[in-house]
Amino acid sequence: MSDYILDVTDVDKNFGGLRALSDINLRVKEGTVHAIIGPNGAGKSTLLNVIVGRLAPNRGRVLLGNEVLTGKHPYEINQLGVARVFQTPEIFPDLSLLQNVMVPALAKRDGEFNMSFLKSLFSEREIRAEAEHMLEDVGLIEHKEHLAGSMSRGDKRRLELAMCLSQRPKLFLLDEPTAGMSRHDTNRTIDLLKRIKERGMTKVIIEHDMHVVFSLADRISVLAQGAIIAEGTPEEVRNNPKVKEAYLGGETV
Ligand SMILES: Nc1ncnc2c1ncn2[C@@H]1O[C@H](COP(=O)(O)OP(=O)(O)OP(=O)(O)O)[C@@H](O)[C@H]1O
Repeated sequence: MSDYILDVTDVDKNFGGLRALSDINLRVKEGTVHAIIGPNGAGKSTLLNVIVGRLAPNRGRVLLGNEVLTGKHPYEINQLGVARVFQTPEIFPDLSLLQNVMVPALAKRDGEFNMSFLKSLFSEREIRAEAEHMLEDVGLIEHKEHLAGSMSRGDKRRLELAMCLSQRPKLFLLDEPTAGMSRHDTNRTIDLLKRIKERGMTKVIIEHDMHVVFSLADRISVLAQGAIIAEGTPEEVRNNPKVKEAYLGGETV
């Protein structure tokens, strides 16, 4: 087996006459953090949507380890170990924080085990203890009985992180995890993501905030107009003239 957990090969995605992704090749090593950056409209979210099965590519293939993801439904890809946090947190506003974190773990248990005697091995009590552990990890344990809908935007995003972590994904995809956060909340989230990194969880992160990217990423791919124009370590990317050009008039790298 290759040491790449994610392997995207020759992917194209068209929306009518618009080619949103063109000949994308992306390999991510197990245990690393890989950032995807690029100007607005470059195709970053489209690429993530292709990986998680929300969009079917017109050409190309996506592998998770040796498993082909292309053609599978989003829930099947999730069951195989791919979790994702969205730009707008997808939480259950009318449930408590604790219940929110328990839902994906219960769904995973019920998806994996069809025999009731095995189900009982993974009791609700264990799932609750694990959920409390996750809430502690993201700094929300003291709010565990609060309704998720009543929390601040930054807290909702941390809650969504806890929901994804409770699934123990092989691959964790983060679409602008600090968007709309204050600098204080952004720094707390960076610390949290660094702690997750220490556990060896592979992450692909889309981010506009270069402070976040350079704090976390082992490697960076740069997308511009649907194509990868550069790939390398943060230092290599920072010094790449093509990258500077793609960002001209926009944010500086
Ligand atoms: N469902 C869709 N239908 C038609 N065009 C789309 C669709 N989704 C995205 N596009 C177009 O595809 C291109 C890439 O969009 P995408 O959202 O992937 O870019 P992005 O890099 O994530 O941008 P941003 O940083 O602004 O979120 C854009 O031109 C966008 O308008």
